[in-house]
This record gives sequence, C-alpha cells and structure tokens, in this order.
Amino acid sequence: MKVLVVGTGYVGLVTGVCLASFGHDVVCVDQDQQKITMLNMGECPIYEDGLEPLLQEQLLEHRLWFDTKISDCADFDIALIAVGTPPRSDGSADLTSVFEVVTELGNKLKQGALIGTKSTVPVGTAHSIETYLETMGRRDIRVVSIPEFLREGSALSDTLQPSRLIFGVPDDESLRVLKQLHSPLDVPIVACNRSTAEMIKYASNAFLATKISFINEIANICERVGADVQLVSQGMGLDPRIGSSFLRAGLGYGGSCFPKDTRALVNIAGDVAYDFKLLKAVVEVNQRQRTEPIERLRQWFGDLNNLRVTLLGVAFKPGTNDIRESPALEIGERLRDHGAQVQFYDPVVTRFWLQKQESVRVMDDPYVALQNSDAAIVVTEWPEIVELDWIRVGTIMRGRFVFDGRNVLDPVALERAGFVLENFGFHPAPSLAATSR
Ligand SMILES: NC(=O)c1ccc[n+]([C@@H]2O[C@H](COP(=O)([O-])OP(=O)(O)OC[C@H]3O[C@@H](n4cnc5c(N)ncnc54)[C@H](O)[C@@H]3O)[C@@H](O)[C@H]2O)c1
Ligand SMILES: O=c1ccn([C@@H]2O[C@H](COP(=O)(O)OP(=O)(O)O[C@H]3O[C@H](CO)[C@@H](O)[C@H](O)[C@H]3O)[C@@H](O)[C@H]2O)c(=O)[nH]1
Repeated sequence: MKVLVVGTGYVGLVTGVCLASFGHDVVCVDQDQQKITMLNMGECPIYEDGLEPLLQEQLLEHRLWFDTKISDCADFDIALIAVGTPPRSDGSADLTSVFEVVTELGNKLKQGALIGTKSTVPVGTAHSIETYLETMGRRDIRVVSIPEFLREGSALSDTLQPSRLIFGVPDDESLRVLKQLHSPLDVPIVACNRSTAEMIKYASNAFLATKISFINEIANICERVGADVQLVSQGMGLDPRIGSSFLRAGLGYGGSCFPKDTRALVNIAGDVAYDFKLLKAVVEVNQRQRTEPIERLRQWFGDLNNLRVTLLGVAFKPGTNDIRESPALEIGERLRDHGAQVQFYDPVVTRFWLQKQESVRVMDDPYVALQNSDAAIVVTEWPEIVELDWIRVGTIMRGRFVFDGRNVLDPVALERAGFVLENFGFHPAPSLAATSR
C-alpha cells in the first residue's frame, strides 16, 4: 500500500519506519526542515532504541522517503496524522495542527482515500474531521481512528508487537484497509466506532495514571505507618486482577502523554457536564508528589539558600531523550526559587537536547555532577544512576542526604556508604519487623 504519514515525532517516525518494514511504500512529511534533513541522511532525531538501524535499512530498501511538504498525493491509499495535540491553557487538546493537515489532505488526496488519526484527539474528532471535509466537498474521503499505544523507550517493540490494535471505523471497507495495512501483525483487533476508539485511548492512559497515583497515595500512607510500599506493590500485583505493572511508587508520571491526556479527559467530561472527580484527584496527587523532595530537603536542611543539589536524571523516564513534563525540570526550578544551586546529570539528555533550556546545567558524568553537593535527588531510574558507586560518591559529595524519588536505591548500601536516604515509603529490611506489627 502507499502510505503518507504526517508528523515525524515519536509516533509518526516510528509508525512510518515500521509500516515500511511491513513492505508498504511510506512517505513521511514534517514541517521541521532540520528533522527531515537528518532523516534523509539516515540520522534519527530522537533517542529511541533500535530505531536508527531500521530507518537506515528502510531508506536503503527505497520503501521510505521524507519530505517537508505534502507534494504529490495522487497515489496514497491512506494518510496517517501523527502531529502534536498539545494542551491549551484550560487542559483541552489543541487541534490546530491536526486541522491544518486535514485541510491540506482535503485538497490533495485521491478519490476514496482514508485519513487516519494516530494523534491522541478528543472523542468526536474523527466525526468533526469528516464534517469539515464535507464542507470542502470531500464526501469521498473516509476518516478512521487508529489510536497509538506505544511507549517511549520501547516504541519499536510496542509497534512491532502491540498488545492490541484499535480500529475506529465508519464502515467495513475501512476496516478491510486497516487490516491490510497491519497484515503482518497477529494481535487482537478491536473494531469499533470512531468515538469508542478515541475513548479507548484516553481511558487507557487515564487508568494507568490512576494506578500510579493510587500507589503513590498508598506509599505516602506506608511512610506514616511503617509499611513498605515495594512489598505492598508486590503483594498486590500478584493478584492477576490487579497486575504488577504501573504500581511503582515515586515522583509520579511525566512525559508528553499522561499529564496532557488526563487533563484533556477531565475536559472532555466537562464538555458533557460530567464532573470526573476521580481523574481530577489523580492529577492533583501527581502534582503533589513532585513537591515532596523539596519538603524533605527543607525538613533536613532548613534553609535551602545556597544549598548545592544534584538532580540525577532529566528525561521523564529512562530510555528516552524526552523532557516534556519531566519532574526534574520542575523540581530544579522550585529549588532555584528557594535559592539552591542546582545541577543535573543524565546519560542521554545532554546539552544537545536542552538547547532551549539555557538555565539547566547538565553534565554527562554523574561523579562530576555530584562533586561538592550537599544533597542528591534521584529523578529518573536510568541504570547508570541505579548502579552508582555510593562509596565513591561518598568521597566527593560535601553532604550526605539523598532523596530517592523512584525507590530504586538499596537503602542498606546507602546506609553503609554513610548516607541518609529518604524515599517514598520504602524501608530497608528492618521494616519487616515494623510490618509484622
Ligand atoms: N509520544 C508518545 O509516546 C505518544 C504515544 C501515543 C500517542 N501519542 C500522541 O501522538 C501525537 C504525536 O505525539 P509525538 O510525541 O509524536 O509528538 P512530537 O511533538 O514528537 O511530533 C509531532 C511532529 O509533528 C510535526 N508537525 C506539527 N504540525 C505539523 C504540520 N502541520 N505539518 C507537518 N508536520 C507537523 C512537528 O514538527 C513534530 O515533528 C500526540 O497527539 C500524542 O499525544 C504520543
Ligand atoms: O509504575 C509506574 C509506571 C510509570 N510511571 C511513570 O509514568 C510515566 C509514563 O510512563 P510510560 O507509560 O512508561 O511512558 P510513556 O512513553 O509516557 O507511555 C504512556 O503514554 C503513551 C502516550 O499516550 C501511551 O501510548 C503509552 O501506552 C503509555 O504507557 C513516566 O513518567 C513513568 O516514570 C510511574 O511513576 N510508575
């Protein structure tokens, strides 16, 4: 099939490369000239495991092309929209880019082509796109919703072996085309109407975010009653009805999806006069988690003025260069507001990725970043951070306070190295005595 993908970010690029690897002819378009220049040279503009070699392979096979413009559309069977849908100030999704692309596609696509939304869009958007195309005289174009569930850091494997495919379609013929597009994948397919598909995307993200905020509240209670949240998660997760994933307590969720999509769903509910109380609380709990390290530092040091603090990790999670809604940047800013001197370490997010964040002092050697620090905060659980040599860190830091925002450090090892370790409701072995109370 001949496929057009508009937007070559985390979703569009991975989708385009994978669809080419399925044997389709794929053209990826992005308005960002710098990205397109890199991509045409076989260089990946994002950090995503395994993506660059597959990109290069598909370029060499002549199944994948990149362009800054949707120039010749005559041939495409389907156009996938994968542009950003950032939050507006009220939390609702901004669909400006989506409709810019739809306008262009409405003017250029061949008779009977499909438009599919990969971008996360509010429930009802596919229908709005269809109505909009009708005003352009394009009743022949069918609009489908194909929500994307990939995670950054494992985007390639998530796309090549997805847990499921959700096809929001207006008719059987559209469903047939989507099945053909994904024919190499042998995974469950949920075929539904387009609003249902759009809701499945938001509901999935909101549910995962709810699990995270739930375990974070449990961790905060564990902290006060002497229970160990790691073991609570383990104990809960063994019940298959609960499952062990997304029960890691810590600084909460960041990234370009959960924070945006939870707020957007609260907004979608509000638009139909429904007060989504549970999800509002999930958002509030997540926000509160990020303030915790500062509270702990204040309790330990009192005044934070001139305190030297190293934040370990900048990316919102390991395995990606993405810093959108990264807790590290927010915590760093708050610390600076209190007069602290802040520096960062991240194995991937170096100055190259932080061009627009001049004030962020980031180093690519953790031991240099920790030199003479009074305190350290673990924000991202990169292996390079989890496996730090704390005996060595003890020889270079000025102070001895560590806040583990991801519950990944071994309390016993830290204690042996002479550190005071605080975290979110996670206690070393002696807590076994406390839990038997
Ligand atoms: N990042 C994820 O893990 C993920 C997963 C599932 C769904 N989503 C959703 O997918 C969508 C895209 O997310 P992303 O993370 O890939 O975004 P991104 O910001 O990484 O990429 C979006 C790309 O679209 C381009 N673009 C914007 N307007 C354009 C236009 N008019 N014409 C051509 N190109 C244009 C931008 O230059 C950018 O390269 C969002 O709706 C997001 O919520 C993201
Ligand atoms: O137990 C957990 C699991 C995750 N997180 C945090 O949650 C955030 C999101 O993590 P993850 O879901 O792994 O990353 P994303 O790449 O943002 O992927 C989510 O958002 C995408 C965009 O919508 C969806 O496609 C994916 O299915 C969905 O998992 C990160 O900040 C994690 O640190 C926790 O705090 N505790």
